[in-house]
Amino acid sequence: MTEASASTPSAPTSTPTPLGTGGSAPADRRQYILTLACEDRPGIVYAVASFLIQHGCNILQSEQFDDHDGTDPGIFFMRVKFTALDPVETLDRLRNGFLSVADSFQMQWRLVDASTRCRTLVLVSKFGHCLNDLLFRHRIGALGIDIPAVVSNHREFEDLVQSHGIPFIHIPVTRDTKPEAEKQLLEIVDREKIDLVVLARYMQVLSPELCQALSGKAINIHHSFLPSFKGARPYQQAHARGVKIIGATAHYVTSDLDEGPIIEQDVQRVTHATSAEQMAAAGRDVECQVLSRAVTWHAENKVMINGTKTVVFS
Ligand SMILES: Nc1nc2c(c(=O)[nH]1)N[C@@H](CN(C=O)c1ccc(C(=O)N[C@@H](CCC(=O)O)C(=O)O)cc1)CN2
Repeated sequence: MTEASASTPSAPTSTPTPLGTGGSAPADRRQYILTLACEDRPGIVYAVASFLIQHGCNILQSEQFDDHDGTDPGIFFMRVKFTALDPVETLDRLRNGFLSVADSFQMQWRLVDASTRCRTLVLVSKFGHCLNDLLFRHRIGALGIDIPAVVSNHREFEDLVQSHGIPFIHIPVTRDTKPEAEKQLLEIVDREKIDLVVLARYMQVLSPELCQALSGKAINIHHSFLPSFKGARPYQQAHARGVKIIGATAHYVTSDLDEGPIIEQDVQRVTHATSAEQMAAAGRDVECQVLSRAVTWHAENKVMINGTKTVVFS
């Protein structure tokens, strides 16, 4: 969206340049993403747009959502992707400049450089299809993330991970060693400056303390269409129930097992003749697709937590 200049010309003096062909934006123009949430009231969009204009910024994408479900005033969510036309407008300068706007609306907000890659730690146990899918998408550059390491409580995928040139860290977990195992996990998160932890079929229940430490930055892929069939064996439960549709759910991890805010879901038809094993086989592809979409959207700052739910911008 380019602001029409105040002085609109009276008569065309020469052949007008078709829209969008007037030369490309300088490639080095940094792009930023602002996400915010606050109590809804008039003037929020005006205040954000005025801030961006004052700092010589150009909005590339803008989306908002007013959640009036049960609260009045509601909660206002917004995501703006913009470019700074003046290189003097650095991330720190924009963040400092936005403080007064944020304070005036008591916003929860994040302002990030759109080119920053999400440092992602992947956890896996004995089922490797989601890990393999993430590693391949990462290798071909289809995921805007970096994977500094993969952690597992088993060694099944050590060779696979190392074949991608990524460190594999084995942390066995038993009932007695779980606190130490989780301490090691948090040390890796801190040491590697991890932005996101992905549970790619990691079959250990994280403690409330670890969930708190990873609040809003740990995504799990659950192999059912939640809220149906929580727990470790959803395909067996689904088969026993005689469902005609199976699915997968990517959600943020909370201490309430399989109850975290849902980011993405998808389904696949099955029949009376589909065995539990065949359901698991059909479900693998759905799990991979759902998880990679959820990770991509999180990495692009398109997901905002709204209580027990999420807002996912396009
Ligand atoms: N605090 C949370 N931890 C985990 C969650 C979560 O939502 N909150 N999701 C799970 C993944 N998961 C289902 O998607 C799941 C994994 C494991 C179990 C379970 O009962 N595990 C047993 C051990 C099972 C085994 O060793 O095979 C256990 O931990 O006692 C249930 C659901 C990941 N963690």
